[in-house]
Amino acid sequence: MSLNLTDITLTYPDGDSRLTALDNVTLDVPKGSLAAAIGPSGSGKSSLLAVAATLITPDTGTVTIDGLPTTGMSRGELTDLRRHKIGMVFQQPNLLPSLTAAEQLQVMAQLNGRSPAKARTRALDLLDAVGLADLAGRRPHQLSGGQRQRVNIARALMNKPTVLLVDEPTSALDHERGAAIIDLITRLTHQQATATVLVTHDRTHLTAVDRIAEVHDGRLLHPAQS
Ligand SMILES: Nc1ncnc2c1ncn2[C@@H]1O[C@H](COP(=O)(O)OP(=O)(O)OP(=O)(O)O)[C@@H](O)[C@H]1O
Repeated sequence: MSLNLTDITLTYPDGDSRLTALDNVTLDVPKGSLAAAIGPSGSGKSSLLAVAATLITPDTGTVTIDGLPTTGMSRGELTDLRRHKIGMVFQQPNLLPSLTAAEQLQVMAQLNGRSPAKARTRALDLLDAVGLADLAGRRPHQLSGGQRQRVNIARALMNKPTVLLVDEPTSALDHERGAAIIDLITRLTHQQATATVLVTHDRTHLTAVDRIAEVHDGRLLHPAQS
């Protein structure tokens, strides 16, 4: 299945009126495919990601994850859905300073009730997939910025999410490391069969992504095509 945003409109309070952050946005991202949402500051990219993550409820429209429409779900149901079906990668890795790379990942799976042994196996497999097999025992301060972001990406995949949402993952990295991170996210999207949305303001990295959706003033100018 996939991620489907259908006719999404989102407004925020703005003095006496309301500001339209997303204006009738429709975006379908199949499993195993990556849509890059690109646009200038304030165009609505973060709002799009927050709606897709079910962290903000839109004024109108439907978010469907893995075939499940989220409209009308209770807060508890949404928390459960996020925990099992959505992986998120933010600009800054926000790793726990006292945990090793493997432990950062294991914690995620154990919170979801997976056995420690299975969690360890998946953590080591994912660290291998992001090129950090040899650094599983390192703590965040013993890793470079790019390596920390790789741990962050592996952590988001721990619970085998349907949907992977990635917010400006290269903002703290130089060009070369940034390009490597986008390549990695593209490869993992195919390998782990996630429906991935990557938000960025920088199109220089976007040579290999499946589709580009341009966000301008809350509208998708070029809706992503298959
Ligand atoms: N909580 C809020 N309350 C009111 N207005 C908001 C709120 N969050 C965002 N906005 C406004 O909504 C619009 C879209 O913001 P959003 O953060 O989605 O843009 P963005 O494309 O992610 O920007 P950036 O690239 O700078 O992060 C902007 O005009 C912003 O000022």
